[in-house]
Amino acid sequence: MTRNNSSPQSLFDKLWEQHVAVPETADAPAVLYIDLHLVHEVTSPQAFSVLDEQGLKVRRPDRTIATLDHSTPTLPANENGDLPYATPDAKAQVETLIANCEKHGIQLLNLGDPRRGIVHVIGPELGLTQPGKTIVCGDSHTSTHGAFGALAFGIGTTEVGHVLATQSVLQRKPKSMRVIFDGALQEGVSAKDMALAMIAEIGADGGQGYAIEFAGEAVKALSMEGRMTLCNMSIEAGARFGMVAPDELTFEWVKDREFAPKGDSWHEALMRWRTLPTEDGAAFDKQVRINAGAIRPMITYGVSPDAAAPVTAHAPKPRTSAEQHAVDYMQFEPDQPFTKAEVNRVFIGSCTNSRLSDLRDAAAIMRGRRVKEGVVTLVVPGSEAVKRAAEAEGLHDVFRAAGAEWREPGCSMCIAMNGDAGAPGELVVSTSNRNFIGRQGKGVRTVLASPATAAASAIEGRIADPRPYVNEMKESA
Ligand SMILES: CC(C)[C@H](C(=O)O)[C@@H](O)C(=O)O
Ligand code: SF4
Repeated sequence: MTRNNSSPQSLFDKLWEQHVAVPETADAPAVLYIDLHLVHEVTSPQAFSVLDEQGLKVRRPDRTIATLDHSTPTLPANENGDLPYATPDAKAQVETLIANCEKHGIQLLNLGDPRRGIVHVIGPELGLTQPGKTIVCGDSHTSTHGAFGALAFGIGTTEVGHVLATQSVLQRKPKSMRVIFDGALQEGVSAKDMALAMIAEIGADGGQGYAIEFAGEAVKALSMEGRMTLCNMSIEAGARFGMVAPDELTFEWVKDREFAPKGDSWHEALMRWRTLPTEDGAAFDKQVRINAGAIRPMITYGVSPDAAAPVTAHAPKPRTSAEQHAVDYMQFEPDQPFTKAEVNRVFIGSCTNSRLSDLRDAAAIMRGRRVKEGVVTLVVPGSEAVKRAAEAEGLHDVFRAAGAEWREPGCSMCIAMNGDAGAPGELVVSTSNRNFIGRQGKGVRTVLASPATAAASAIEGRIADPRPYVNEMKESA
């Protein structure tokens, strides 16, 4: 493709341009080359079947890697070594992926592999996720990997088959949006709160048709884990792509990981990666500015992630029939302070908030305290590596001493496909990303929040502001 070399380019423009194999026309989308294809057990069986029916091979098994996460139990195997699968289907999905990977020579992070975990946790952890790459997965939260300055997006099952066969996807270039977070976050406020505040501001479809670049002082100041949390939730604003320009923090994070470039290749990669960030004056189709300093710990009170408000706020009056429907389901009466709502269950986990820093945030609040009697609290690390790291610091002991359950890695109650679910009518404070009706179990009312807010809520047995806990820690430090 030709372009005027003098016009400043955005990170997104560069990533796109570097991967177009065949340019887009009025009649046809562009063909994008894919550097990394991540696979899990839910969206791949059909794709492999199509491949087999057509007698096709996986084009680049070396650029494909699979993990088991959605359907895997988080309780250990029984004395016969049998895992407590929720359903025969869950077990079949796992077995099918194992068989497909074997057949096609794809590396699988199988049960028992010390590197297994949620697909969006293991990619970065293993250094597979790198700046400048195109990364796809049959999973909507693939935008997570954009935190490294990658062009990462979710694809459907048909496209999974297409990528397996051709290592490319057909895509029209989306419009570009920059979301700038000015200023610094307050104590007790995290990337999750930034994500929820943004979605509340632009709406659950505000990013539809856009690729979002997150920028500004508060984004620069985030850890890589925080950037992943933010990019993870782009799709909850309707944007399939979310990204952050890579910087020294990014490079430091990737360095020396299993699949990171080594030696001379590392230095070459660094040179390339340093050219990626958006140039001054690059054009965006839309720009949104958010004052990060004004963001409070956020919770959701509806059945869509944009029904989000500060934890200290009161439930709004419904204005539309959809909002009335949400009120009927969630049972937050208009004007009721959210912090009066009783909590039945707490879930700390998911590809949004199951990394070491998330678990540290939760443990800091739970340390030396007890979960409110009757509040079932599940802490589910995002990967085997997170689990080991957390245990090495004794976080599992903190959670257990507080009365929470420490589980095996996986998606767990984020989507309740593995049997971890709430009971009908229960109010669940969850660090995951979707509060859709029934997502965490039939009739379950989901309140999305940060790990700190979830931990504080577990302690108090009602929706709680984490800031008093955080302030107390600061004072006693
Ligand atoms: C199962 C999978 C297709 C789904 C997704 O695409 O996101 C799941 O991960 C989710 O979070 O809803
Ligand atoms: S943790 Fe939740 S959002 Fe993430 S991939 Fe699993 S089911 Fe999807």
